[in-house]
Amino acid sequence: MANETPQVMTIAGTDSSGGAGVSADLKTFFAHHVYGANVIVSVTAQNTIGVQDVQMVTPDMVTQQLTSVGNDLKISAFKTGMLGDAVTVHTVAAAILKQDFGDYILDPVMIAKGGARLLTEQAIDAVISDLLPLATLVTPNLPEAEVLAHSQIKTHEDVADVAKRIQLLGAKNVLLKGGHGNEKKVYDYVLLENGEHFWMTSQRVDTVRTHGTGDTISAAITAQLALGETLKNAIITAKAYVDATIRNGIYVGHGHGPLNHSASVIDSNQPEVLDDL
Ligand SMILES: Nc1ncnc2c1ncn2[C@@H]1O[C@H](COP(=O)(O)OP(=O)(O)OP(=O)(O)O)[C@@H](O)[C@H]1O
Ligand SMILES: Cc1ncc(CO)c(N)n1
Repeated sequence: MANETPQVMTIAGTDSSGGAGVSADLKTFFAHHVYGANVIVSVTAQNTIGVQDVQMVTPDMVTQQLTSVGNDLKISAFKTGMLGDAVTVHTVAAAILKQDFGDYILDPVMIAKGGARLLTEQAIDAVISDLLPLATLVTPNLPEAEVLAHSQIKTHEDVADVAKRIQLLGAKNVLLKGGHGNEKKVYDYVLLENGEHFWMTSQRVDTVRTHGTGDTISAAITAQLALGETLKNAIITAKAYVDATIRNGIYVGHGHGPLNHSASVIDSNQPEVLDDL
């Protein structure tokens, strides 16, 4: 088919308040002018204050959704977000091994901003064994990176060291997100397959309205890859987009409010990109 529209997919959970999970992914895909498919693995009763309930979708239904998408759409990049439990991780891994969905961005979602667990303890090993080796890029935040690497992060050197350890677990490329830091700037670190590494820094926006930042940056990278960007450019442009969605904040809910996904991708500030700090 000539000039087929770039098509991407998210495999994740829903957020009833519309700010995180599949909602954040689809809004991000839309903002990047790519077509987004969604495979739902869990339904959460959630708002900006916290997660009130979770219901997992059956493994058969997860497999069926992936087969339905694979049999019809031409997905060139996809991401996984909240996967919930080990059975779901195994199910997703088996399905994505069987079908070619292109570049895979693994967002190892573990805990929601309000503190609720979104991945069981047992599922962490399954993510490492089944999914990390399949991923083009893994995008842990600081606490997730500590869990994956079994190592604490206190300094910028620790960040680089932990990223290397995660790469040694089988991940080709690593984006270690710095949103959970406490400095005046946010520092995200990238380690690429060929050994190239760099920092992306931007001013930390003083706001609690950061629900779904991680989902948004991984979805934006997925979209940029489907649009033909190199991985490095996709990561830098995605960082600029998430920054714009935070800076141009909207006022919704009483807790960790959602982002402004209609913020312009083009007008966004580029992060400072540095080889070393
Ligand atoms: N207050 C902030 N100001 C500016 N940038 C931020 C802020 N918080 C997060 N970011 C950026 O947002 C992106 C996501 O980082 P973060 O570490 O918050 O991910 P996350 O914890 O996975 O998010 P979530 O769990 O809410 O989806 C990173 O690029 C980070 O630099
Ligand atoms: C469903 C879902 N996925 C991911 C996150 C993390 O932002 C969340 N809070 N909820």
